Amino acid sequence: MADARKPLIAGNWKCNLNHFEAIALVQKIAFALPEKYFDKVDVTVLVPFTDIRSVQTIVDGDKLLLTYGAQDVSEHDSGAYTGEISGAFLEKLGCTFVTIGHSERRTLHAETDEVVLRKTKAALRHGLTPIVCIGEGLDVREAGEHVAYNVAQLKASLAGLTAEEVGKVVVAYEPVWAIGTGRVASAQDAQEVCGAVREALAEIADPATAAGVRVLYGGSVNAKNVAEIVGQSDVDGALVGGASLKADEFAQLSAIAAGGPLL
Ligand SMILES: O=C[C@H](O)COP(=O)(O)O
Repeated sequence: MADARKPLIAGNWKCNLNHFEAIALVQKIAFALPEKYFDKVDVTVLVPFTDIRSVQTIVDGDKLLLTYGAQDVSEHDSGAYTGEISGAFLEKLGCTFVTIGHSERRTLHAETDEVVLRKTKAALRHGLTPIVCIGEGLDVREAGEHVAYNVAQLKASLAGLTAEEVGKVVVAYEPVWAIGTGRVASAQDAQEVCGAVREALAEIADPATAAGVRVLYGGSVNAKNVAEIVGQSDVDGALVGGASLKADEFAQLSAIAAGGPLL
């Protein structure tokens, strides 16, 4: 992790917690993670759409330093798109981040790189920071083609963005075989792909822009393994699934990413 890039810990709640449970978890995280840590780490929770208003109320009311966001956004701003959620709505609710192209969306909802690109543009139109997810399956990893696969996925997902737009994106590398499996990539595995991502960002935009983009690792991150992962030079934080649902563990791993465990 380079000094210029503040680490980001993003908790992806996935399809968990109703709005009552969301309030309770945010309050517990805020209680467990003292404000001083926020000088050195950005912490966000990516919650179900139905939780956003409740989380906003707690964050604003108690002036919490953590931010919140969504797990998906429509490529459309408004219109006859039943079930879709516009970036304009997320902006109005004070969201900061939105994940785009999570492997569960790519796999279960057939989201292609082209869809991911359109959603990324929609997020940027509304001042949201897209966390663009990429990652290879086990077959690609075992074939030794993971670097080329991720670089190709990244380039297709950001195709045609200006350097300024690329500079506003966060990239999350999540090997699909490490998600929810307890099988975490080694820190070296994470660095190999995150380093290649940064080189690709320099080609897509320019080296100065690439040097400022935060690249996260995701896949079975917890309080025990986060230090080694975020200690890699091109890994600037983590996209955390299961461990983000446990307030104490999420607070602890956020504190570790800030440079020191909770006392
Ligand atoms: O978005 C988060 C990832 O899918 C990782 O999930 P996990 O930490 O439960 O493996």
